Amino acid sequence: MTADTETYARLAAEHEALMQFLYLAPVGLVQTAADGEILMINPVSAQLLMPLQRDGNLVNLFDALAGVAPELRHLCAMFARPNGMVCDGLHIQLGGGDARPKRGPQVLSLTLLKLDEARLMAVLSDVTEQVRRDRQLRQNEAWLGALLTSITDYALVGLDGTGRVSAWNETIGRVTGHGEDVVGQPYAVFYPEGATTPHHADDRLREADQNGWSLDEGPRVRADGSEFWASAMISPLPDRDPAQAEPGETAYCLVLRDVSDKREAIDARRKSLFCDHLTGVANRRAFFEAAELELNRNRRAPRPTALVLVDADHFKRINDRHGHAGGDAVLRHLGQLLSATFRQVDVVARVGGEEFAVLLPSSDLDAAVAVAERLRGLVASRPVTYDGAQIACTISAGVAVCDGEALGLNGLMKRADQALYAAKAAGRDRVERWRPALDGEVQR
Ligand SMILES: Nc1nc2c(ncn2[C@@H]2O[C@H](COP(=O)(O)OP(=O)(O)OP(=O)(O)O)[C@@H](O)[C@H]2O)c(=O)[nH]1
Repeated sequence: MTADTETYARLAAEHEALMQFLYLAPVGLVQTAADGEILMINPVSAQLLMPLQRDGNLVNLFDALAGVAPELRHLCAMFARPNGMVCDGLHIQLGGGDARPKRGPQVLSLTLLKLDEARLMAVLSDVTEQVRRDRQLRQNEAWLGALLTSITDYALVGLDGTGRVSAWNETIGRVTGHGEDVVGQPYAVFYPEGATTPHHADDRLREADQNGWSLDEGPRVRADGSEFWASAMISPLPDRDPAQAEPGETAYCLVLRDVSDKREAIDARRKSLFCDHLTGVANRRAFFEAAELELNRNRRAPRPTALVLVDADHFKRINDRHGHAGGDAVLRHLGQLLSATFRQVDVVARVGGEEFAVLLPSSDLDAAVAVAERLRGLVASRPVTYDGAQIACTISAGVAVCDGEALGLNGLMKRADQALYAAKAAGRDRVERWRPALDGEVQR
């Protein structure tokens, strides 16, 4: 054997061993070209990705994941370095949780490496169980934080059985600036306008009844109107039955902590997990988690919850005319208009390439249609300026409501989608509400 044939045989054996390793690796591995075209895929990846591709034809990784990780193509396009990590452990939520009520929705973790200008390597794994445990851990961490807090940065507020402040003390004054006049007011007085609804406030009390405590985090407002970022824990007093408490008699304890200084760290972590990279609104995972939670609450205390699905019209034409970057500018613009139009308590998310979803708690069909209509008008009247050009854009929207029915998130999504389809079919730049006649119509 010559030295050359020996080297060749050794390289061939190494290559074979590497292929064997890729093939048998316990995680999903996909090698693609720069445009996402699949060059090599191992069985674990095929198993994870196949359900996403309706025709079972796995040709392009970006296309296969377009419906659930629309930002991927953009992330790669933005990655300027010749090689390196494009994203590390990006969580991709598949569908809602309805189909798997006990286990929750399936979540994949994706790490994408740029090997060189022509090749990418994706590492995929199923992290559903880990995500469920993380969520539990986050709650526990926040709870411990509330217990271990220093003694000067919290307000200790007594609430009666209906959630009204039952007495004033110094800690309330120190953290919120409220005086005795706060007594008798619903605890929503500590929330900025639009950050809660009476139903939500009530839910927190019911959650505390059931679990022994209820914790959330978000903006709060002081008596002078200034806002701060707070962690708030409500727990029922141990020997008191809130339903039997007299009005004004303390039945719950609310611990309100000013955590404004930690907000940056909290925000950064949340952003990396729950934010759509391109538009800054919530991503699919955040949307489905929040929607599941809201519809579960809805089951316990029925009230209307509306869903608006928004889709940019003829978006392909915008891309064709102004390039992908022009299309991205339009998507960012839409994200801003959506965030500015809906309430803080509404969940605005990008759930597909040019598709957004908004969940409106405690909102009936008419109210949701009115806001969607306002958004439609705004978008139509405000073209995007990009690279010296004005890009006109319109949207279509479908609106549905879950009001005391056992619809589930998938059922609600389906109805909103049928209404959106009707809006597209009726000529676009329209808002359509779901009606029974649309049932059975094709879903897009
Ligand atoms: N710029 C940009 N385009 C995207 C992104 N995600 C998906 N798209 C594009 O969005 C377009 C969606 O096109 P279609 O689903 O055919 O729909 P449409 O052209 O908007 O037409 P209608 O929805 O029927 O009004 C495709 O061309 C996708 O490539 C993205 O993140 N950025």
